[in-house]
Amino acid sequence: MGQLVNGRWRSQKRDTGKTGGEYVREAAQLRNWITTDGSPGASGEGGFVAEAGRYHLYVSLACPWAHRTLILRTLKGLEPYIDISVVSPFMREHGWTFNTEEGSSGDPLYHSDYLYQLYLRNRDDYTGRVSVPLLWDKQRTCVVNNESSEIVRMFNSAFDHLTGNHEDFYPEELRGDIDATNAVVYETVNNGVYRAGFATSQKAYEQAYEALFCTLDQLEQRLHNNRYLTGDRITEADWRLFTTLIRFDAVYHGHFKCNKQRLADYKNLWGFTRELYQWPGVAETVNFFHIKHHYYDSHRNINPTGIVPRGPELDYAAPHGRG
Ligand SMILES: N[C@@H](CCC(=O)N[C@@H](CS)C(=O)NCC(=O)O)C(=O)O
Repeated sequence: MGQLVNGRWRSQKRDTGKTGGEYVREAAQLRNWITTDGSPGASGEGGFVAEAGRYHLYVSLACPWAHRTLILRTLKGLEPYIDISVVSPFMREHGWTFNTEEGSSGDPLYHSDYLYQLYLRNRDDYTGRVSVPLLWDKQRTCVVNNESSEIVRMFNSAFDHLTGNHEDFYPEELRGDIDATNAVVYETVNNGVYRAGFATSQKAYEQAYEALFCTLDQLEQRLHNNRYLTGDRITEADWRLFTTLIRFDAVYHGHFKCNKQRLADYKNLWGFTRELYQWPGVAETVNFFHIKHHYYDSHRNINPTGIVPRGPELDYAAPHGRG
């Protein structure tokens, strides 16, 4: 665990002292957009034209934020256009590594040992967190973006003219509903499990826990009436929820103390999770070895022995019954 400060790697513990034991996630800093014609996107600079083979995506298979980008890459048929590298599941004093003996694919572009070296290649005096996903431009040798919600949006449309895949996971007419759903799901579920797990005061933990299960109850009801979160059509909002749900019983329930009930105890959320898991191409993006070993081994402040639980035994491939 650590971060870059003025271009130097500093190994340090997460500091929740100033926030009363509450975990506060820092905003991502590198926010350029790939666009069809290279015009600037919603933030950052222009010049990042959608082209085959130009961009590289660095991910962790453990990370729910990186997982969103991997799923959109699959659903939008971007595999031949954007290649990927996977970091080791074990995040220790040097942060994410490319240790191939531990399950990383290595860094084929620069043979880096650590992910922070890519952040320094982009900017040698960088100060900030060194996180995945990281979208890299091989042509300009710089980072395009390190914010998953924006990478997902780029993948949804910027390459359509090349791939011929026009499936839209952020359709115009549903944007209001998708944005509103994302806001609640981000705050109380996606980031909510981290706020519960990384809290260092009882109060902060309980607040996160209550908010999380309150939202899960509401979503359970919503999925009773609708097949997907915003109706009968699957959207970005569903995929953003899915990456947390698929990790829920394996990690968040135990490791992050989100244990009011298991996901498998919710009829609709559990069926929904299985349906999305079984979506063509999606199961291949889910890696429970990386998921379980990352959390239980890397967060030694929460799990000092690093022992990774064997269970739970759940069948994500069982019929989902959502038809
Ligand atoms: N806002 C970022 C958050 C990404 C993030 O926090 N990734 C985690 C892995 S799950 C990470 O790399 N953390 C390392 C760190 O913050 O030092 C996004 O959604 O892309």
